[in-house]
Amino acid sequence: MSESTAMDQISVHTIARVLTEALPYIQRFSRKTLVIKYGGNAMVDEELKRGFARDIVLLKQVGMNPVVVHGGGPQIGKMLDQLGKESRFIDGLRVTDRETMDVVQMVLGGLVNKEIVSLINQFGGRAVGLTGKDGGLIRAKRLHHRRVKADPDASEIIDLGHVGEVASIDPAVVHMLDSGDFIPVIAPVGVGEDGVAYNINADLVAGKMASVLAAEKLILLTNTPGVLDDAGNLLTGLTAREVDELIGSGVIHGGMIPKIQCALDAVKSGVKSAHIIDGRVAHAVMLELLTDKGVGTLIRG
Ligand SMILES: Nc1ncnc2c1ncn2[C@@H]1O[C@H](COP(=O)(O)OP(=O)(O)O)[C@@H](O)[C@H]1O
Ligand SMILES: CC(=O)N[C@@H](CCC(=O)OP(=O)(O)O)C(=O)O
Repeated sequence: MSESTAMDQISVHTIARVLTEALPYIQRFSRKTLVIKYGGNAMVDEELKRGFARDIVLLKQVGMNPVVVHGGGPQIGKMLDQLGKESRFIDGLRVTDRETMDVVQMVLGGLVNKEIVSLINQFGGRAVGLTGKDGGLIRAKRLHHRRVKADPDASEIIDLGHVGEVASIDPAVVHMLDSGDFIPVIAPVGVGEDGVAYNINADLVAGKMASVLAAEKLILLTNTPGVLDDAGNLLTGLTAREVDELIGSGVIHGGMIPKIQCALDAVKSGVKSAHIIDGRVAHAVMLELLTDKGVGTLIRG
């Protein structure tokens, strides 16, 4: 057999094996809701973004209901920078004055949301972009943030401006899109009772969305291989107790704290599993859902 024929044989077998391996997962997740949070740090290059969009289209095509919640922190930062405005974070949350809120809405609801929608549609999907304002999807209230301090008695409530938390979610518009073969793509902007817009951390929105939709899985795509221990090794599975210990010892810190807490809240409220995975790996979503490999960190209740 010539070398190229042997290679062809190998790749044919590999393709056949991968497709066969995917079958039970396709059957298991068919008609199930999967909430996928696409973090701004995972949107690093055009090829990766296209790969993500193709994965979402494929999942929908084989009968699953992917719901995308996206971030865009670095993209907001870049726009603020261009406008000569400084980004300021407290405990991973952006301090959001009125002007910043306008930029947040422009970047999340405009640029980032429409880029993802457009990519999914280029690959044959039917994505519809939403902010929390559309169809009254995300009702928000002002977040009274308790600053993280080593001494709990010294902790204080601080004002972050137009930063919100989820007060409630009305999933009617998402159900309507799902049943109509559309893919909802949601920007984390909520609306207060007074009609005021609130900037909400995208992990928080994804976690609550997964709970309200009784999702099968919550997948959080970020820029690390998953949760790492103090020696930098990947922790493939974590329970609530282990998470508390890792936060207590400072191994889990910064932006990973709200992320993992949202994942825990989701599994505690009925989502079957939550995964923190590396969005910088090509087709990370498909690898997680359709192969035996399982990538990243699995959070159990
Ligand atoms: N134990 C840990 N394992 C992995 N990442 C951690 C850990 N503790 C803190 N982090 C930080 O959390 C970051 C991910 O959170 P964040 O920057 O908010 O992501 P995203 O923008 O994707 O929501 C990682 O890039 C890393 O710097
Ligand atoms: C309150 C708050 O911090 N909101 C975030 C919303 C975007 C986000 O969460 O984006 P990533 O997932 O890419 O980090 C922000 O303004 O950056």
